[in-house]
Amino acid sequence: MTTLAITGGRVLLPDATITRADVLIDQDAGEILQIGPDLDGDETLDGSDALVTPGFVNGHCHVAMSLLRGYADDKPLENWLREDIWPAEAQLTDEDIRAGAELGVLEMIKSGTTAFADMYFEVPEIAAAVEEAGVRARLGHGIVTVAKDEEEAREDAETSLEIAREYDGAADGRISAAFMPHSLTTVGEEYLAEYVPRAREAGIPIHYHANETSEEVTPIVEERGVRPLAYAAEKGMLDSQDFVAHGVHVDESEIQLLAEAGTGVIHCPASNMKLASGMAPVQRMLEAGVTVGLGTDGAASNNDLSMLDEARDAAMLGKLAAEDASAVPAESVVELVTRGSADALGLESGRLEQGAPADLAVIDLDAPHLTPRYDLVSHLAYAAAASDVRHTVCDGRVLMRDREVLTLEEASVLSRAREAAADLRTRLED
Ligand SMILES: CSC[C@H]1O[C@@H](n2cnc3c(O)ncnc32)[C@H](O)[C@@H]1O
Ligand SMILES: [Zn+2]
Repeated sequence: MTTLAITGGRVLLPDATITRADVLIDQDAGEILQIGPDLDGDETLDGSDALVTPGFVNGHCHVAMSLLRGYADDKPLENWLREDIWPAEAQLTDEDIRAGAELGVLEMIKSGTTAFADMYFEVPEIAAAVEEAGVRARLGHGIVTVAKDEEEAREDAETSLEIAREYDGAADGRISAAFMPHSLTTVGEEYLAEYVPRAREAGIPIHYHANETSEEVTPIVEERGVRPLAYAAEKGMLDSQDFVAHGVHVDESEIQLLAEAGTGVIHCPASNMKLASGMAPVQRMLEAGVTVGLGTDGAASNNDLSMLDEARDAAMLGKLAAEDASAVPAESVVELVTRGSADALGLESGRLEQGAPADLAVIDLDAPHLTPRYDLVSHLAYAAAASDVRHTVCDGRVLMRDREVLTLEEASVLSRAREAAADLRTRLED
């Protein structure tokens, strides 16, 4: 057995307490062996003056959209997608998607994220980036059937099923999969009726955007006479394996449906603020027992992939939404960004305890904005930044040591992304 020890630090435990301890990892099994004093490993990471936390889990992303960061801003969702993003995405090559995915995964590793869920197209390119970088991901091909003829629409839905079957368990189990209709308004009812049961039979979870904007809720209520998540339930899309992105405009009946079904909600506060989509009732969902996690959405609507930023945004926006400063407190957002997202995605990570996956981040505390240190959970929620992450470990493997990413060549990832973006811009201007 090969072991890795993280020594001299403080460790964030599942009950949100922090203890001075070392962490010993079985690198072959990719699991935590022990948390306690004076542990030695074959390899050591310095944890002094640092906090060891579970690796952050980004519950909803379009990682390759990192290539479109700053391409179009300051518009609401519909206009942003239809006027700017979808025309740009129509021009993306497989190489662009690989370059965008590597750029995004690099940013994730540098900010302590060890797992993410991703909806996009050309999934093999994204899977290749995940495999190479050493992170964990639940991947899926996003289906859009509106404005497509039947043949194209079916092909999209078939691809989503095939990709999910092919990639579930890939990269030594670090990749899992889901069936991913884009949303309840962009995928026709006939396709949901046919393909959702097929995904269910194959045991594949379902992930989709839901109740993101009021413009998306109104037509469903008008045409079908039910709220969107009641429609989703009718279509068999609210299961304990499933997770939806956003859940901004959910009413009490939908919160109850989510809680009873055990369907996860991935809250994306930065994207919701930037697109002015609204404020999700996060405190209410938590009180009702809904499994809530956090996600960045794509870097084109955020505009970064830092889960520490997302945690802070979730706390701030959650208080504003509830008009209550005690809502969505520090301890809650730290849980959302770790175990909440992991549970929603059906991953075992998100907790530091014996036998758990060795997915973790080591946060350097030696910084002016982390001084003094009354409460490290408060610092994680409100003050720590992506650049404070010193080491990142996933599945027992060191992905970043002393701020140097070991699995991706940072300079070439950046230059490939810059080149791909410049070429894309030229193509879009022609
Ligand atoms: C069909 S692949 C996924 C699809 O989703 C688009 N997208 C990015 N951000 C959002 C968002 O906040 N709501 C809905 N759709 C979004 C992305 O551009 C891809 O086309
Ligand atoms: Zn999204």
